[in-house]
Amino acid sequence: MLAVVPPPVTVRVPSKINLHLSVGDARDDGYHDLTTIFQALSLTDEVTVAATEEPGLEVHGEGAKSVPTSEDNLAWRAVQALAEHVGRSGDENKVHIVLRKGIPVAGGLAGGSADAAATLVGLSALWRLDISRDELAGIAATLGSDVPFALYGGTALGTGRGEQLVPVLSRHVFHWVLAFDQRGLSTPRVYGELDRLRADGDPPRVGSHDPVVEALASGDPRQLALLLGNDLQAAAVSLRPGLRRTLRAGVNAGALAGTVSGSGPTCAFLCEDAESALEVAAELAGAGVCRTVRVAHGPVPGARVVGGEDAPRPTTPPQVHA
Ligand SMILES: C[C@@](CO)(OP(=O)(O)O)[C@H](O)COP(=O)(O)OP(=O)(O)OC[C@H]1O[C@@H](n2ccc(N)nc2=O)[C@H](O)[C@@H]1O
Ligand SMILES: Nc1ncnc2c1ncn2[C@@H]1O[C@H](COP(=O)(O)OP(=O)(O)O)[C@@H](O)[C@H]1O
Repeated sequence: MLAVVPPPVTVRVPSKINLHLSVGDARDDGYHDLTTIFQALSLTDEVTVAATEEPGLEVHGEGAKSVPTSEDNLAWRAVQALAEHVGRSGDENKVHIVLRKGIPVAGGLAGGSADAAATLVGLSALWRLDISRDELAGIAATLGSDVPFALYGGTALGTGRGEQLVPVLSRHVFHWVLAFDQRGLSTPRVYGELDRLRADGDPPRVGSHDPVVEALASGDPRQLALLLGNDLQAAAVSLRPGLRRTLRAGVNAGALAGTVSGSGPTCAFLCEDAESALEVAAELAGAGVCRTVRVAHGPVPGARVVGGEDAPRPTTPPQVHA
């Protein structure tokens, strides 16, 4: 009898920024407890998974050359973790994966985590698994602290390592400009730099996240702009002093406020509306402070099969190159 080969599945998955990131002291396991508010943005990666006789991984797009294609790639780790979880083995797990990256590598926008989440969703469809998103989130948390958020998207409060999530009401759409830096920054290195800065002195700490939750519910970008904050920003700036100039340039270009996203080095600038975001992007692109500029909006949904019933509308953002 002929085996029926299922058609490939493509999943679109958002990047994230941290509107608020409060980092506690280092734990014994090397992680830091944190309180963060994530927002998923329309800057996306696309991941296609296909059943094959010859497993492989192709990477195209933003930063493709610096993405590992070995077993270190988070997409491969997702294949392995899901297969183990559902008890599949050997030939059953042979997949070909194509990553089309829009999210910069090691940019503080959780691109690798996004690809892992997309792979879990894509394989669930390809393998016709009856598995809930909450069950996938349990597997996702073993792959990285930011992976569960990429499954759900939207706006969420993250605690623990960032993997424990509750949704946060966010009214209206917020418009962002993202400034990509020349090179990425390593997340563990930035957390290590924060520990060093805290051992030597008293870098600024963000306050409570409650006002941020209120600003999101109000939908007023001016209110939210006053409250963006990230404990890792001092560490990212310490490792990459040029980010100070980038942050200043975004505000000078007309953004309401700017922040380093996560461990950086991407800077996210909140703008009044879509039109203002395009103006800020154009001016920032000419300021010579970053490699590339993108506009994006949020919140958007988490990893979704493209063309599936719950697929989001295509959200390719206009692109402005520095
Ligand atoms: C900083 C943040 C903010 O959202 O995002 P990025 O800037 O990387 O996108 C996250 O905390 C990054 O999460 P993620 O990139 O998934 O990190 P993981 O793979 O879980 O951990 C990588 C390393 O980061 C450090 N780490 C991560 C999370 C955490 N709560 N405390 C930590 O100290 C640890 O050194 C860990 O070994
Ligand atoms: N699919 C992937 N895409 C990008 N980077 C990946 C991927 N899989 C593994 N990595 C590794 O993860 C590191 C962090 O990448 P990324 O998730 O993009 O950044 P960040 O943690 O700053 O959000 C990269 O330097 C790369 O070596």
